Amino acid sequence: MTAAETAAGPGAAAVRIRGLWKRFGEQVAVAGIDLALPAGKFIGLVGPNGAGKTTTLSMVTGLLRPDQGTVEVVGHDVWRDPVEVKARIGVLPEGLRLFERLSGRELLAYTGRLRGLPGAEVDKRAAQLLDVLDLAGARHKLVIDYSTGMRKKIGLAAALLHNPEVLFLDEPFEGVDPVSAQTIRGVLERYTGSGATVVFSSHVMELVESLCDWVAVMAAGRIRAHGTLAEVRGAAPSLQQAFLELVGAHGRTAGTDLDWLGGGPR
Ligand SMILES: Nc1ncnc2c1ncn2[C@@H]1O[C@H](COP(=O)(O)OP(=O)(O)OP(=O)(O)O)[C@@H](O)[C@H]1O
Repeated sequence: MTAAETAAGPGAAAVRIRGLWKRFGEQVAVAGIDLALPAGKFIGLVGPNGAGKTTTLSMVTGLLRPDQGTVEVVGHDVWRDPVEVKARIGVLPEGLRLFERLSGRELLAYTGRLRGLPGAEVDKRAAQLLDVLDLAGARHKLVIDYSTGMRKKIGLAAALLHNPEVLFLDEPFEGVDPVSAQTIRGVLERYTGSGATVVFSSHVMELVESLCDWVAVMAAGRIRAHGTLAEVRGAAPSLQQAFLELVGAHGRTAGTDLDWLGGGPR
C-alpha cells in the first residue's frame, strides 16, 4: 500500500473539491468546480490564460479563501484543518517569493526547521536534493543571484524536503531549460512512483501528455473535461487537439485581421 493510500484509504481521492467559487469584483475566476483528484497519480491541470488554474490551486493549497465551496486534501478540510493539510502538502506557487538573502543551502536548512525536521535529517535531505537537482555547486550562492530555472529548482527542493503526500506545482517548467526540465521530471517521476500525488498546472500540452496519468481541462472558471489521459483525449489525435476543441479555440487563426502584419504599409 502506498503512502497516499495509507493516509486516505485505497483508491481514495488525494484532493476533493466541492462547489468551489471565487469572484474578484465582477470577474468570476472559478465558477463552481467539483472534482476528485485520484491519489498516487501525476495530474495535469491545463487551461488557457485566465482559465482560473492559479486561483484554483491557491484555494486548494490554503493560500486564498474561496467565496463558496470546500476542499479536502488527503481527508482533511483545507480551511477547517489547515495545520493538518499544510503538514501533508508541498507547494511551488506561481511567482514564488523566496528568502533571497539566504544561500540555497541555508534556505533548505530554514525550511526544514520550519517543518520540524531534525537537523541531521535536514542536512541529509538537503544535500541529496541539491545534488539531484544539480544545485550542489551553487549551494553557497545567495538565492537572489540564482537564475529563473535555479529558483524553480530550489523552490521544488523546499517543497519536497518534508516528503509531502501531495505536491502542488504552478507552472513548474516555465523558464526552465531542457536539461533542468529533464532533471525535475526525473525527480517527480520517482516521487509519484513511490505513491505520492503531483498536481501541476501547465499550458504545454506535449509535456502534460508525456508526464500525466490524469488530466483536468479548465476554461473560463469551469472544468470542461477530466479523467485519464485517454479519456480526455478521446478520438482526437493529440491532447493539444482535444484541448483546442474543448476550450473552443478550434480553427481560430490570426485570419485577415492582421493583414498589415509582415506586409503592407509600415
Ligand atoms: N487578485 C486578482 N484580482 C482580480 N482578478 C484576478 C485576480 N487573480 C486572478 N484574477 C482573474 O481571475 C481570472 C483567472 O485567473 P488565474 O490567474 O487563476 O488564471 P490562470 O488559468 O492561472 O491563467 P494563466 O495561465 O494566464 O496563469 C483571470 O480573469 C484573472 O484576471
